This record gives sequence, C-alpha cells and structure tokens, in this order.
Amino acid sequence: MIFCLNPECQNPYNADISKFCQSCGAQLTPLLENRYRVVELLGRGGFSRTYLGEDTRRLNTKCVIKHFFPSAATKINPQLLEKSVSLFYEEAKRLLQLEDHPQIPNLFAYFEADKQLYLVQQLIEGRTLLKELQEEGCFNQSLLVKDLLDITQILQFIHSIPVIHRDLKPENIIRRHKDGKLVLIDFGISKQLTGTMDTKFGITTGTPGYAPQEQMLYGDSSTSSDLYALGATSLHLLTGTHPFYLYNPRDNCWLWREQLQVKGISINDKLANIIDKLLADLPTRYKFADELIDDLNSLVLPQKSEFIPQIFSLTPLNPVSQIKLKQFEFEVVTIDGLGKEINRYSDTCEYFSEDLGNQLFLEMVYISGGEFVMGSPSTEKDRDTYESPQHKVTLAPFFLGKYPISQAQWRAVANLPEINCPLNPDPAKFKGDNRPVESVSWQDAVEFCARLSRKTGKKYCLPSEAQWEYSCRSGTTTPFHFGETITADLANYDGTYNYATGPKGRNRWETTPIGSFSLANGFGLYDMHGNVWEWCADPWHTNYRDAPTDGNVWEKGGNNNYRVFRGGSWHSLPLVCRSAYRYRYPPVYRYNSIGFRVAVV
Ligand SMILES: Nc1ncnc2c1ncn2[C@@H]1O[C@H](COP(=O)(O)OP(=O)(O)OP(=O)(O)O)[C@@H](O)[C@H]1O
Repeated sequence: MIFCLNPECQNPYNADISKFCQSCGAQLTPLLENRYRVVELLGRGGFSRTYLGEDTRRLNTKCVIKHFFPSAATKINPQLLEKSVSLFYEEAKRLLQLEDHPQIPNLFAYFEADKQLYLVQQLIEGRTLLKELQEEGCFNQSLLVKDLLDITQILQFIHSIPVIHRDLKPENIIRRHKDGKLVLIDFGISKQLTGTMDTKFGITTGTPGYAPQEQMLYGDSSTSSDLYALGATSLHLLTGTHPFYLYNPRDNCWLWREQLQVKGISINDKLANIIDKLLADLPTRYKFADELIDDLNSLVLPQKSEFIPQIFSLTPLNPVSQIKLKQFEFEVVTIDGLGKEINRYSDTCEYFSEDLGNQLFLEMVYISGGEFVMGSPSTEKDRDTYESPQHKVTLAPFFLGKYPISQAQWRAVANLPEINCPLNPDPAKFKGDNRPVESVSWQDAVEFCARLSRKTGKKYCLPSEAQWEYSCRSGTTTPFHFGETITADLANYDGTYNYATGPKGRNRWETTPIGSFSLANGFGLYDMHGNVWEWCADPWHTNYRDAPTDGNVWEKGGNNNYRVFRGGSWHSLPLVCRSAYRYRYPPVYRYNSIGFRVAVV
C-alpha cells in the first residue's frame, strides 16, 4: 500500500505498484528519504499532518511522521509562512533538546523531500488522555493526582531548560501502554524562554480553554502558563467537560465546582485548593512545577518522607594542610558586552594531584579564602528572584576540582568498594574518558565523594553553593567570569541564543572534553560556565533570606527533596550559565546535562 501525500486527497490508499494516486492523480512517493513509509493519517493540525509511519531501515518499526502543510491563507502570506516554517523547525529542535527525558518522544529525523518538510519521531504506543476520558469516563481523584504528579515532573524538566510547552491539554498527553507512564507530545508551539526573545509569535498562542488569558491575548507565556493549562486539563479530566465551558468570562469566574456538584462528584479540599491555585490570576498562581509537586506529594504521601542523605563522615587521616602544593599556569580572558576580547593575562595557582591509579590524577586547586557578594544585582539581565537578596559571604580556604569529574575519574572511583549505594561505572550518554561524567544523580555524586574520601583519607565533598559561586566568580561581579556576556567560542552551551548584547554562535549538542577551551577563570578553574551542570551540596532554598555568611552548606530550613546545581550545560541558554544562576532537582534524578566537581575542606 502506498499512501498519497497530497493533503487534499480524498482517498489516499493506493496499491503497491501505483506510480500516481488513483484518486487525485498526484505522483506517489513510496518511501520518504528512501526510508520512511507513510501508513495512515493520525491527525491534522494548524500547519501540519501527522501520520503513522514505518522505518524500513529499522525492521519496519513504527514511527510518527509529521508533514509540514500550511493552510492556503498561510501560503500566500510570506511572513506567516516563514514563521510557520521556523516553528516546525523549532519543534524538531525541541524534541532533540529534550530527548534525554524518557517521557518525551525522541526525534529520529528532520528533512526536506520534494520541497516538503518532514519530522520523524518516536511513536508512543498508548492512548491520549482525551481518548481515555472519552472511553472510560471522568478520572477519579486518586488517578488525577497520580497523573498530575507525573505530568508536573515532565514540566519540571522542560522548564529547567527552560522550555515552555504552551499547548498542554489531554490530546497532547499519551498514557504509554508498556508502563502506564504519561508522555508529553506536540511541541509545535513550544518556546525556548530567553530574555531577548519576542514573546509574540503572531501565529498561534495555545488552545482556547486551556491557555491562560495572558498567553491567548498577549502571547505572554511562562512556566506559570503551562501550570494554568495543567489546571484546565485537570478540570476536563475530572468533570468530562471542556474547560472552555467551565469558565464564565463575563463574571471572570470558574464554574467547575458547580459542575462537580451537578455530577455528584466530590473532591478533597486540598486538591480543590491546588486546582484553584493552578487557575488563579498570575500573581497568585503557581509559578514553578516543584511548588506544585510538593503540594501534590502532600496529598499522596500524608507522611512525606524526606530524602535524608547518608553522608560518609570521616576524620581526615590525611589533612590537606600537610600536602605540599605545586604550581600551574593558566590563561584568563575578559570580554566586553559585545563579546570582544578586552583583556588576556596569565596567572599561576597552587594545586595538588590526587593519584587515582593507572596514571589517572584528579587536580585540586587551592582556593584562598575571602569575602564576596553572593547573588545577582536587580539590574542583572534575566536574573531570577532566587538569586536575591545579595549578601556578603566570607569563606575559609578550600580546594576545588580544576575541572568537572571526567568519565575516567568517575570509573576509577565507581569501581571502589560501595559505601551507601551502588554506582554505574559508565553512566554518561556522551562517551569519552576525558569528557565530563553526566547522568549521575546528586546521591551518586555524594557516594563518589564518600568512596574517594575513604580511599584517600581526605575529606572530599560537593562544594557548597557559596563555595561554588565564589569560585566561579573568582573576584568578578559581572554575570559571567568572562565579563558582561559569554560567547560559544569560550564555553559549551546553546550558542544559537545570545546573552544581552553578546553574539550568537553554535550549539554543539554534546559535552566537550574537560578543559578543552584552554581558558580558566581567575582562580584557575575550567568549564565553570556550561558543559555540564554541577551538583552542589545544599538543599534548595527559594531565596537567600537568612542564608549563612560563612560559606558553609546551608542545611537549615532547606527543602531536602531538591538539591542545587549550578553553571549551565551544553544544552543550556546562556542566561542560565550565569555565575549567580541556581536551579534544583530531586537528589535521585539523572540527566545527561548534570555532572559535578568535588571540593576538599
Ligand atoms: N509521538 C507520538 N506518538 C504517538 N502518537 C502521536 C505522536 N505524536 C502525535 N501523535 C498523534 O497524532 C495526533 C496529532 O499530532 P500532533 O498533536 O503532534 O499534531 P497536531 O495537533 O495535529 O498538529 P499541531 O502541531 O498543529 O498542533 C496526536 O493527537 C496523537 O494522537
């Protein structure tokens, strides 16, 4: 069977031998790119058709083929057409960028054939939540809470990039048959948040009923708008009524409680409050996924168990104060706001080398103590409230890894006897002995430090947030240790986006060997911006109010369900690579963008 790709064709199924469609006469293409066979139509959207396909070079495994097909009105408007093409390309880019998450389809291919654009992605075998609702009826409370938690964790991941989905609704969530997990699809109007990007796309701004007003009317979207759409999705699943019909725009109020009453459905007050907060106006709405996760967890886990790290405690047998230090030379560069080099100098620092065996060494740089201002000023572009208030911190001297831990170093330590938990000796996605290790959780990193401490008799640990920021800034007060901006020639991040007035560059789509940029910061440390995020020891605090001023790990009042990481990664926007930027994940999460470097105190 050959499927006719003419979107207007009324009867697209043709016999295998046909060259032209027996219904519309269009020329037939048996295999796209000599590889992908279209089998049937799955759906049609604003500017594309989605087909079920087969990959003939992978034993005819099923896949999803999206065909860019703008409407007639779009085709005759060059500006609109150009924007639609770029959105289609962005969808492919987004899938590639997010493929690390198991609940987002992988991108298989993006290509042009016969002057038409196609995107091929992983088929998620399952049922959309809309279909499930239509076939099984309204969701009960406990299923809804479980599903909300699952989706919110996916949102937490995409928001950390930061990407906004902008079209969350039951049609775009599939429950995967094989494991019951939810998968988020259709990144067709998703948006990468950058401080410099125009928020008005001018094409499509979400689905009425699900997208909040600020997104529908002004094209403004944020992490909060996806959470609003999640609230509207909950209402649909709970009541079986499209959220469009549950809102009274004249009186600006929701009617979902009335609807539940009519249907004789009652829900827990806490869940009702969560839904209210998801659908609230901007200032009072949930802003971040993890606030919602905490509230949902309190519904499913009445006695919430916090993750208590078992940190290996040891009195150093081999205090670093007795180690004879060596010196190394390094080069430092400063750039102006346009990314042009304005200063280059050489300097020296002291360090010691830890012998890991087999000619493998871990270089630890001496960081002299001192005072610095932690956090970003309110004038810093794209800064977040998390980074405030700025406060003075005075630190004692310590040692910090010259580079993030490499895969060879990881393997050497992972093969040492276990202390608290097993370690995968080869977890990284981007293989290479000299590339940074990634796909390791905070818990794994703590175990690494414990094993290394036992082997060496020194007290290895993750740096505190204060130690990390002090080290990264190395005396600078600018957004990056390089200066007012950053360029893709100096660090590994998504250089197709720029910071402030800095230039755009390339996106490498993978980690780079540690130290490959050959430029250090003022303390002799490499790769502090980009390459891999680096776990810090601290639990999460939403701002620096009451933060300690001695640079130690800030345990008190912290949320142990999250641990902080810093510095940005190979797929980060430059704004999140800033010295002051901070983010967090549960201590058990592993992603191919997160690694760590170690400290010795
Ligand atoms: N990766 C996938 N796995 C399984 N089914 C999919 C996948 N992607 C899309 N589908 C199915 O195809 C339908 C249409 O796909 P999709 O939502 O991506 O496009 P659309 O809504 O038609 O287009 P637009 O991007 O314009 O919104 C979905 O509702 C879903 O049923």
